[in-house]
Amino acid sequence: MAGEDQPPPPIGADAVSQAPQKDGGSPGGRPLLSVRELSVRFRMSGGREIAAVSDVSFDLAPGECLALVGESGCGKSVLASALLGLLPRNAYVSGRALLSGPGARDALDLLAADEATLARTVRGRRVGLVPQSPAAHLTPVRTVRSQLAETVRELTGRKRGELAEATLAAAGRAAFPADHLDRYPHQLSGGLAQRAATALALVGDAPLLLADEPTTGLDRDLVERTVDELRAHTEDGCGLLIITHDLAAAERIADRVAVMYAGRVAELTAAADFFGSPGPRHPYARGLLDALPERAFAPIPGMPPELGDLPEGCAFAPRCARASDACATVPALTGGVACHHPVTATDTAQESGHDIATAPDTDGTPGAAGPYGTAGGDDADGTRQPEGSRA
Ligand SMILES: Nc1ncnc2c1ncn2[C@@H]1O[C@H](COP(=O)(O)OP(=O)(O)OP(=O)(O)O)[C@@H](O)[C@H]1O
Ligand code: NI
Repeated sequence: MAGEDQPPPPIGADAVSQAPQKDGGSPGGRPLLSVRELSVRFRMSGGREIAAVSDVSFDLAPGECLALVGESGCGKSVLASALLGLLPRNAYVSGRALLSGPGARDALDLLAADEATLARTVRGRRVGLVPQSPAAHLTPVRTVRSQLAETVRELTGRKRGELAEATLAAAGRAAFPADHLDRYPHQLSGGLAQRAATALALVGDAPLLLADEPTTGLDRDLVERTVDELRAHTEDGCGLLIITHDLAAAERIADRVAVMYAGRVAELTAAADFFGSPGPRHPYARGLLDALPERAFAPIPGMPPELGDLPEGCAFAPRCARASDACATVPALTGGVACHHPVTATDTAQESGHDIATAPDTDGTPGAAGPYGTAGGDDADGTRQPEGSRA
């Protein structure tokens, strides 16, 4: 997808590698973050291994917001922690996560960087993090004002005379009320602690922001305000990876959606297609959306598998109505979906009782070449051509 005068993306050009280009983006340019085959294994006592993240690949373009969604325990936070070198010692990480910089020489493989580099130049400066448990990340014995002021001084180099005002402005970006700045973390509600953590993460104006459940504990209007502020962060070309259970928040701000299941990306697609038409193509992703009260309100039967005891093949197969013998092998992410039997336009039409005369005859079997099938269903960027426009 690289433009003619641009170098190709550093690692492959495939379904994981491109975002819809928006104003301020760099059409066909280098991704800001290029993750390839990221896997994390936790080695436990007794030789047990937990496959928390498996073969995850995606790109994030400058100015893009990618929402990472999936049930509790599917590996979202571990993935974010791996990118920042924040995993415990029993975690074994493989793969690559190339973070681009202003110059070619500034590119850095986050997974290979040493602790000193991550601490001095990456965390807060090149990659901001809104942690999932803000209360645990705030220093308990210092007020929010003092923590925020120190972060502002460290990351922006503001002088003493400007610090008070800059601290106030930093709090305001995350809707943290000024009259609560002199409180200690234990005096904050969950939602306020969340906003304090968001304010801290935004200070450095890092080119990449990882936000892990940044809206937990917030009321709907604050959810919207918070995600809008995070989204605003991308207007200057910053990238935002938001991890969330809040699909409405994801729909509001994301350009693309990555659905994780049991440590793997099940689907990676344009948000407009995912939340609108044709909808998710992976049966799990579709189930996730259908479980919403405002949709079918139908939960996915069964439970996610233990990551320490994954079945062979597709981990979703035991819960999947579409599963067949083919699912004994792990499906690759092809055309944005990792499924041997992705949901097709025909299926969707049948479900809704419509007839679609224009759709090719697809049956969802591997290699089916329908508009939403595995072969030729997507352009490499996960965006879709209008029906009938494809050869
Ligand atoms: N330090 C650790 N040691 C062993 N296993 C771990 C460790 N941290 C996480 N895990 C396991 O890795 C898996 C993924 O955890 P993770 O926190 O990434 O889930 P998640 O998708 O963020 O869930 P949630 O939505 O609840 O935050 C889980 O099975 C979890 O138990
Ligand atoms: Ni998490």
